Amino acid sequence: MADDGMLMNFSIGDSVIKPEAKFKGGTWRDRLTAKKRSAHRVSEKEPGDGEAAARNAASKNPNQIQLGTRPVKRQRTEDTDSFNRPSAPRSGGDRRPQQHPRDPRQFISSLFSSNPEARNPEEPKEERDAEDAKPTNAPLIDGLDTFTNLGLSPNLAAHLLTKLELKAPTAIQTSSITQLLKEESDAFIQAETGSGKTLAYLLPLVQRIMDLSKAKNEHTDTQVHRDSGLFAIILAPTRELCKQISVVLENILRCANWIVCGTVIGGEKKKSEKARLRKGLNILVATPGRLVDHLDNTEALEVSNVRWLVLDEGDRLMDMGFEEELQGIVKKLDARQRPSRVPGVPTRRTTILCSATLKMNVQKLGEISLKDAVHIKADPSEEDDEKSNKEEEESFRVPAQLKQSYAIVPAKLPYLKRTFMRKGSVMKAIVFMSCADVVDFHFELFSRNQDREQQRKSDEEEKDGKDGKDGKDEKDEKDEKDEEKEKLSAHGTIAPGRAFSTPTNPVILHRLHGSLPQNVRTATLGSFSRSTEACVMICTDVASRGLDLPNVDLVVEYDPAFSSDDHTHRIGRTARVGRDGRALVFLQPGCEENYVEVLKRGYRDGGKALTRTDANEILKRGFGGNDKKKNWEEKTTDWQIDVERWALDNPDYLEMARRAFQSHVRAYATHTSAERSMFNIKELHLGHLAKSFALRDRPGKINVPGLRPGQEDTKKDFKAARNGVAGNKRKAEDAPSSTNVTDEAARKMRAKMREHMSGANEFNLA
Ligand SMILES: Nc1ncnc2c1ncn2[C@@H]1O[C@H](COP(=O)(O)OP(=O)(O)OP(=O)(O)O)[C@@H](O)[C@H]1O
Repeated sequence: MADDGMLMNFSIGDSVIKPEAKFKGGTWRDRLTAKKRSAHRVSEKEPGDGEAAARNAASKNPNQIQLGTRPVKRQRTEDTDSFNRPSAPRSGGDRRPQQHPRDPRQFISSLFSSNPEARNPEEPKEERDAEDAKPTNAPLIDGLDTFTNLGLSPNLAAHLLTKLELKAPTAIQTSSITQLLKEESDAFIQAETGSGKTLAYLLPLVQRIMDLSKAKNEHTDTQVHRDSGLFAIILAPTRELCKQISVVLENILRCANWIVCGTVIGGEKKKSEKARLRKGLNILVATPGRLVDHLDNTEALEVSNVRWLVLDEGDRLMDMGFEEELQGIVKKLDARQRPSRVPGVPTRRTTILCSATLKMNVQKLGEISLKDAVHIKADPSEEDDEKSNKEEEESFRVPAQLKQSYAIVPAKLPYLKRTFMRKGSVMKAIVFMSCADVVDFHFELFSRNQDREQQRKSDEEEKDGKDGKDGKDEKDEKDEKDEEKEKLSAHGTIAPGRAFSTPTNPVILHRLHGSLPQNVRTATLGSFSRSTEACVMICTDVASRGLDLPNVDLVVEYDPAFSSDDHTHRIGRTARVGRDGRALVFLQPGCEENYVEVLKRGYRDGGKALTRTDANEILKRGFGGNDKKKNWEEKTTDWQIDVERWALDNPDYLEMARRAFQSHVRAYATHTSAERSMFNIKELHLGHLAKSFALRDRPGKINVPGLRPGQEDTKKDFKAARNGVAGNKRKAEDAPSSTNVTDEAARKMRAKMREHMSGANEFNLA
């Protein structure tokens, strides 16, 4: 294939662009940087040396960007410029390629030249070659344990079987129901993702409260009812999780409708929550912040009877900075506890901590909240195994049947597009990206209507010579676009995924991140969960923890997680309760390849279910079959060029792309310190990255100031975030772990990036 473009991250030859004598506009720092760069370029320019220097640099480190010491680069001339090559015949009489005004700050690079090679020569092993492993989080259908012989009442067990279609307990449920029904000691429930931890604590808890009813019956002939007192509080880090837990709880309680549960999670008027508390509840599901608020301000919240406190998603609670609130809650519950009037209520409170991972911060939470806790695991024999050291404990975290693969790709776009062209059975997929801006950009990109754009362009051409579009046309166009999105979603978070769809296989696209208002998040998640059609959800880590989204077949980490724990949670959205699942992570050539070792550690067997997918195969399969190599490369290039044109033609989208690039670079700097050698921002190839966002700008020139669009909706939250704790919690839902953000090295790195990128000073991940 002809080299149709130019290289990225090289300075432009002075024969093409003369260094400017004066620098105007931008901040003083912009001007100073530009001046320095210009001076540097002039002093460094020695004909013939540039390319050799570039080669040397590349051989040392394929991704490294040499800020300030870039070799001289020859700029391509117009006639070989792929940018001006039409990707599709243009309708209308004029078939001349569209001439975009050349911006000297722009580069057009080739997709297939100058890409760094993967360091690791390991042969790609396709997913289908991976060994099938026995599921480790499935219900134990063949086992001897049933819900009844674990100690649940026949009434509750029958309800689980007939109404909830739960035939047998999972391993963690077996262990925890046995323990929590007969013992009063605190407990730490740890089991892999999708193993049924919610029911593992809810079932014994509900059974214990049902038993209180029996005790009361004997003495007073009255059942426990909503006024008998609040017996249990369940805390979870996000509203979504609280709602999910509350739905499961309500479903169980349909067989014991005299026990009343409710939520206090914010997002609605405090007055209605107070009214709910006043009416009386026996089990309360809450977010920590909101519970603290009610403990301080709502008299109707009476906690003297609370005998069970559950801390679900313990690691996330700590990551989101709830430590202080949790400490306060535990203290207040201790201080306000009184002997209960209700017969059968235990004298001491049992606290249950629940987590899929066992990090330092979970242990710390254990220290704050638990006393002499029992460690409940799916396989109790592991507990007594003296050989089991910390490393082993940490390694048994990924459901064994989950097939993971990784692809080493330069940071360029079409890989993602083609991953989703319906390959066989993929019906529901989740794609994790680094931050909200990146999600929004890709959502627009993958839902864009190319036919309409084509039509619009040809209409514009026909009008050539006239005054251009009048106001009415623009309005019609906007209305039409809005109308189309509204058909699927009133909030603009659901749209046809045209980039992934074929006429026979439509795919629906969803987007989710923490900057969306709560009602929009809830509606979007609901739609994705209920959908029986093929759909893809592009999201940030707001969807990584605890969410139980049914039948997710594939998880893609377009941007790797900020910590290996986040990765465990992300991929845990698939392969749940014994089902099959696949996960794919995109890594860039260079230091990111070392992350493969971290992926392997997730498996008991050293990673037989982990395979490498050939990046070119992804493109070949999608862009034109295996036989004509040239063909797929050209088609891929055309697609990329088309996407770049789309961004250039639409100022709104161009700004989105720039904003996404900028936010992504900032987010990249916050990988957890233990993994920063694998995600080293100094090795991040900013030129390739810019291309991933359909940008032709020089990376150093990308600077989008101000708040992201749509931020108005959550402006209040942002004000709060600047001023106080509550806001920080909200923001933290999308940000990487707080330990990272506060990490000194990350801070320095971000400061450095800001310097180079002339970026805004707000770390806007939300
Ligand atoms: N015994 C069972 N039989 C069949 N399905 C079950 C059983 N127990 C739980 N499930 C289902 O498994 C799914 C996952 O449960 P749950 O969300 O509690 O997992 P989890 O271990 O908490 O996962 P995560 O760590 O990701 O939060 C739910 O849809 C739940 O209804």
